[in-house]
Amino acid sequence: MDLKGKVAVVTGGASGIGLAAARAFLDKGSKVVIGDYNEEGGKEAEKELSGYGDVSFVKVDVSSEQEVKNLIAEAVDRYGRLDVMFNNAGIGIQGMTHELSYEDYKKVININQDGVFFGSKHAIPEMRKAGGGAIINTASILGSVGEPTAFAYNASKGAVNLMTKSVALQYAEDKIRVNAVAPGYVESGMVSREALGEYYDNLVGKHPIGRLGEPEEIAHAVIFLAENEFTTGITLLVDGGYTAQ
Ligand SMILES: NC(=O)C1=CN([C@@H]2O[C@H](COP(=O)(O)OP(=O)(O)OC[C@H]3O[C@@H](n4cnc5c(N)ncnc54)[C@H](O)[C@@H]3O)[C@@H](O)[C@H]2O)C=CC1
Ligand SMILES: CC(=O)C(C)=O
Repeated sequence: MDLKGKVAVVTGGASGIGLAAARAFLDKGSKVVIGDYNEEGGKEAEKELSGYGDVSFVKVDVSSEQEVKNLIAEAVDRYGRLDVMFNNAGIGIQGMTHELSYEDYKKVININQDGVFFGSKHAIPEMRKAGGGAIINTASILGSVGEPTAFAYNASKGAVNLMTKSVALQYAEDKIRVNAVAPGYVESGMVSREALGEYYDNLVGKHPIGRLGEPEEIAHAVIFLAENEFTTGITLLVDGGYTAQ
């Protein structure tokens, strides 16, 4: 798919992987709507990226179906169509399972998993009208590899992998392709030396390539998944060799 002139919605676009992806879509000539629940960060991103193309910010909590529906309606109102939906917003809450509250468990599932459901559900009718499109979901290496203390996160990202395949199969004949990207650990709002202290070096050691990923490296894969018209139903690992071990 030629992304020039196309319309892409990027959730979690105020920071990290989403911000890099928004920039990458603008570089391809797409119009971009950033959805994020961080209003200040979203407005900053809109300002920062406005030099690269047509971009606007909409405040959204992806765990609310109504808000995701509004986000997509707003994008279509502004730009007339929807071609790419990048369901990327996500959070992690650490904790051993026997200590994890049901509230925290539900919060992770609501954002990381339900957010993908809502983003897909409400993007599909618009993509059908546009004659096709690409849905891309952010999964994780932790969708296929267990991590102690990441019970809810593991569950949500494992679900994203299979939701991706299910939706891909359902809408292939509508020319809607559905793929996921599964990053290894990537420098971002979630992962930084400041936030992780000594554990940061431990994480570096788990990536054979000898460093953590950069958000732009994940954005590059997202663009591939948006453009490549023979790719659907996959989870593309971009993980510095983490899962090869
Ligand atoms: N950084 C990493 O090492 C990895 C991250 N991921 C996934 O990548 C995605 C992006 O995360 P990063 O860029 O790393 O982190 P980040 O923290 O820099 O960005 C996440 C963005 O999502 C937004 N967000 C969170 N909850 C939201 C909600 N309910 N509604 C709307 N926006 C919300 C945040 O405000 C933030 O702007 C997430 O799905 C995360 O699980 C996956 C693998 C590795
Ligand atoms: C840190 C993180 O969010 C991963 C690896 O999914």
